[in-house]
Amino acid sequence: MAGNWKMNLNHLEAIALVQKLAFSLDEQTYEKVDVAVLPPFTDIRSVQTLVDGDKLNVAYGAQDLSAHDSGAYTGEVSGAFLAKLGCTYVAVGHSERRQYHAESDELVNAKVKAALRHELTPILCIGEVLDVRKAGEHVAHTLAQLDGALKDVSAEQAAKVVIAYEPVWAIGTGEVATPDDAQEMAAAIRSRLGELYSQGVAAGIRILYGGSVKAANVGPIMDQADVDGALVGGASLDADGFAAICRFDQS
Ligand SMILES: O=C(CO)COP(=O)(O)O
Repeated sequence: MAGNWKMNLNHLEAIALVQKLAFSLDEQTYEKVDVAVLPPFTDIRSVQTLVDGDKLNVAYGAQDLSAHDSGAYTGEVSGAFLAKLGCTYVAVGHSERRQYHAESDELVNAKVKAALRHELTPILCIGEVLDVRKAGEHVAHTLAQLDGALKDVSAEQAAKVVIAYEPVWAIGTGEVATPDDAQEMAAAIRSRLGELYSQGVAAGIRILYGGSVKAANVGPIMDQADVDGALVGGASLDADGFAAICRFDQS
């Protein structure tokens, strides 16, 4: 269960949220669920200090990284720096990056490789806009994004990637995909991973659903055979709400 905070919460607010979140989660939940937060870059050092100091069971990561490791790339953040800060995860190819920063499948592919180079787990985001779904092209479109993002990524590396299916029409709209929609795409993604790599690799890759997930709707989504978790935006900004999402099987 990963919380993508997007451009919300400064470093002081980050500390308060992670403290409260960790306090709200119990051993039973940690045994079943990997819990992660993806704060803005400027919060990560503070989150690291808190998580290390209090030995919290919450992993953390970033929302993006550079395709490059260092050099004259003003404003970019290297995967090497994120690894040094103890990040476990980094989101790659989020639809807001694709939409507002014109990130192509080629760039997303380079960023997946950059993350893997620095032993970060990429959370690779893919998914279709509403027009594509209305045209019935959502599976082909999303699988093409998957193929592009994983070009020249070996089976050994792919085994470390987390895939997040996030239909763009369900992000921040309150319009959650039905559990059947989530399962249809998660199954298609797993099947394509099986073709690209092997059934064994495909079975082990974690596939998340993202788009208007909250405590009230997470249960039936998590019941789907091929959905292993959720990438949560708005509802992860509230510690109690996100904790309830993380306890999906106990609520
Ligand atoms: O984009 C998302 C997570 O990356 C989903 O956002 P919401 O949960 O706010 O719809």
